Amino acid sequence: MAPDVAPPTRDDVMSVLRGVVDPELGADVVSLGMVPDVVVADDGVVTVTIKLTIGGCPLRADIKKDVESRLGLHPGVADVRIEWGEMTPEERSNVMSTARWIARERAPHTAVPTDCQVVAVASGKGGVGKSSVTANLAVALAARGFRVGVLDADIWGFSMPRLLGISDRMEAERVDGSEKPKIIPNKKQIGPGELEVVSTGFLVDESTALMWRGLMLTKAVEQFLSDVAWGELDYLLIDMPPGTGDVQMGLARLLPRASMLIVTTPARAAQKVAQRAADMAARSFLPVIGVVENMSAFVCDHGETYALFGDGGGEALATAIDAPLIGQVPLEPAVAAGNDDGVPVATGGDGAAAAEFRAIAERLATEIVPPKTDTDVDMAGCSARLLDAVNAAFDD
Ligand SMILES: Nc1ncnc2c1ncn2[C@@H]1O[C@H](COP(=O)(O)OP(=O)(O)OP(=O)(O)O)[C@@H](O)[C@H]1O
Repeated sequence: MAPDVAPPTRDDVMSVLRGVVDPELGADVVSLGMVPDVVVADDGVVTVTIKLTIGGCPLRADIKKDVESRLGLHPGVADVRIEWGEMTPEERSNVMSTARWIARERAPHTAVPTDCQVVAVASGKGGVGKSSVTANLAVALAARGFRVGVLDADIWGFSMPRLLGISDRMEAERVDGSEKPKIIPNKKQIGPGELEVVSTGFLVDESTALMWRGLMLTKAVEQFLSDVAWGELDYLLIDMPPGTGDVQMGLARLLPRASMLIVTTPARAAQKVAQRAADMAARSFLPVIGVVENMSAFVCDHGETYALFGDGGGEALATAIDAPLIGQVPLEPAVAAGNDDGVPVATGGDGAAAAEFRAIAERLATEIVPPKTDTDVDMAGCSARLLDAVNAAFDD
């Protein structure tokens, strides 16, 4: 039976649907381009087509309930029908860009300079050489003349003080009339460039650090992001704690403009674990810029190659998550020795591992995450159309 009141127009329906927010993507379904079609019949039956990012999206039931209850309240709507569709890979990647952009817009203010490239170095589990990769890339980038911040977010398992050979206590002081004292990073000159390093290791010794376990963890990372008097930086490398827990998600929320570099070993088992880090990156909309395989084949003095930890793990992970394999650092005693001496091998070493670290830094600086220029607008590839849509949503 036709309703007494005239059915809504298509525009009416669309504006009601702007109230339906995809909880995971953090924006409404219209702005996200999830509603390609709305048909309103003369009898007041409204048929809405909704495209999900993936067919089996777990939020489908929530979205359905929300659409039905909102439209059901609208005068002139006799019934609501939903037809489900699935996005094409291109549509999905557009939606992810939009969600990433929204997350950036809504992120809380941090003290990290807005014009520096933030790269979080992550792995699914400990011991794969994540900290070694962070330290070596930091010195290799600084040796090219960049100002490189290093944030040791491995709060209780910190290793940057030892790896970078810095032991000074960090001071806190009022900077530029700031209300609260700010943490002053420890600095180290590397050739024409400079490192600025922040680590709990500069606040406590290794035995005290254990007491922090679980306690102030997320808070400590938050403080490192908001209360540090960073200088001008071209890069900020974050040594992430191993795993994919709260601290990682917290960091992603606080610094959604970070991109992620994933470290794995040639072992297939490590590759599966590292994939979890990639999944976490995807859930928090952080783009994965590449995979570094560490502890790749060891080459002995006689030139024989030994794949001690197997092979193919880096390549397999890169293929699985559709990111480039940007380097394979061999297992080499010089890497461990450099770590122990506080002089990362990439500082001036002449072996294959040092050369590979420098090559990865070069790829990052020239191709993958070149330093930002003043005119760069960091929109993560958002198309103008999607930006308009999102802006319109914010205006509403
Ligand atoms: N390419 C390499 N060749 C030889 N030794 C290496 C190499 N990479 C790392 N190591 C050694 O392996 C050990 C683990 O490395 P590292 O501490 O960087 O791993 P991690 O993933 O950061 O671990 P954690 O998450 O526990 O901090 C260290 O003793 C380090 O010196």
